[in-house]
Amino acid sequence: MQEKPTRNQSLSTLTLIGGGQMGRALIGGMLDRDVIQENDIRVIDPGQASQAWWQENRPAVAVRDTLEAASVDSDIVLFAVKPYLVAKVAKQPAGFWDGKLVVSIAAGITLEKLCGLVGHQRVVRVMPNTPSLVGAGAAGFCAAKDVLPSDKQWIETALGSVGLAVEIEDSQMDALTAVSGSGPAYVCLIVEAMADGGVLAGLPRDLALKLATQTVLGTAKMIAETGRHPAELKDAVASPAGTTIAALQVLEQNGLRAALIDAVATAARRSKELH
Ligand SMILES: NC(=O)C1=CN([C@@H]2O[C@H](COP(=O)(O)OP(=O)(O)OC[C@H]3O[C@@H](n4cnc5c(N)ncnc54)[C@H](O)[C@@H]3O)[C@@H](O)[C@H]2O)C=CC1
Ligand SMILES: O=C(O)[C@@H]1CCC=N1
Repeated sequence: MQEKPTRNQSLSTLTLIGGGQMGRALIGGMLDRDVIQENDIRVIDPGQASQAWWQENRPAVAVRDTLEAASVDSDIVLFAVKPYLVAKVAKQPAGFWDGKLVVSIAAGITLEKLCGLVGHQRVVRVMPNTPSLVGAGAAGFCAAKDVLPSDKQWIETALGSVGLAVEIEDSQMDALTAVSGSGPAYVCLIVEAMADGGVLAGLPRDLALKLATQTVLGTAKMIAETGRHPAELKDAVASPAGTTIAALQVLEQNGLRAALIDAVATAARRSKELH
């Protein structure tokens, strides 16, 4: 997962359309791992704040306001604008997207819709997540009919360089979005709340946050590396009449488990609404 990938020479230039949070996390992670070079990237983004971020943090990346202000001669185009803007951005003169590998990370925009918008089927739909920035992402992707084996290899290398990459069916994308695409937000909420509890119990804020963060990090690592079921690892923490079982009772009484299941199901439904 963390191995330095070999660079694909035939797919080396990329235009990122929408240089916001997710575009930065994904491209930032790939740049840090040498999958792509700053000089080979162009960002299209009219937002002042985004432009300032790229100029400050990735100064060799060319940034333009609009597609019209740039010559899009790159091998890969990555749509990373909000879902409602994808159709608007993709609407270009006939043949504009021909000869390019088109990749979209927009939630809810299906492969079929993307192919219709760009007028060909060399299209990959990806759902990444923000931990890509630190090389610990989880992404799902699905490819349309005319995606070349070398395109797929590039996608696997690029996503694999910033975390886990799994190929799935387009029909599974809403569910994956709800678990791993949106998931970092749920985990951040849990970490924040655990830290609040620590403060309530008397710890200084920074120490409580550090402990909560490391606990989530360590537990995720333990689940991934031991392959043991989370229920078994949970039971191993809970001593008879101890502190943990008392806390677990409160979490069950307050419906944490049901709330999380419901949250994921609701996010999947919301993703479907964006189709
Ligand atoms: N934030 C996340 O955790 C994830 C987001 N996504 C998807 O990534 C996409 C982008 O989301 P974020 O990065 O969170 O949003 P964002 O709001 O941070 O970034 C969107 C960027 O698009 C720019 N933009 C607006 N109009 C534009 C135009 N006409 N042409 C080019 N750029 C334009 C904005 O200035 C902004 O910088 C969405 O479709 C979202 O569904 C997917 C996975 C995770
Ligand atoms: O909230 C959203 O719609 C996007 C998709 C997954 C994470 N953020």
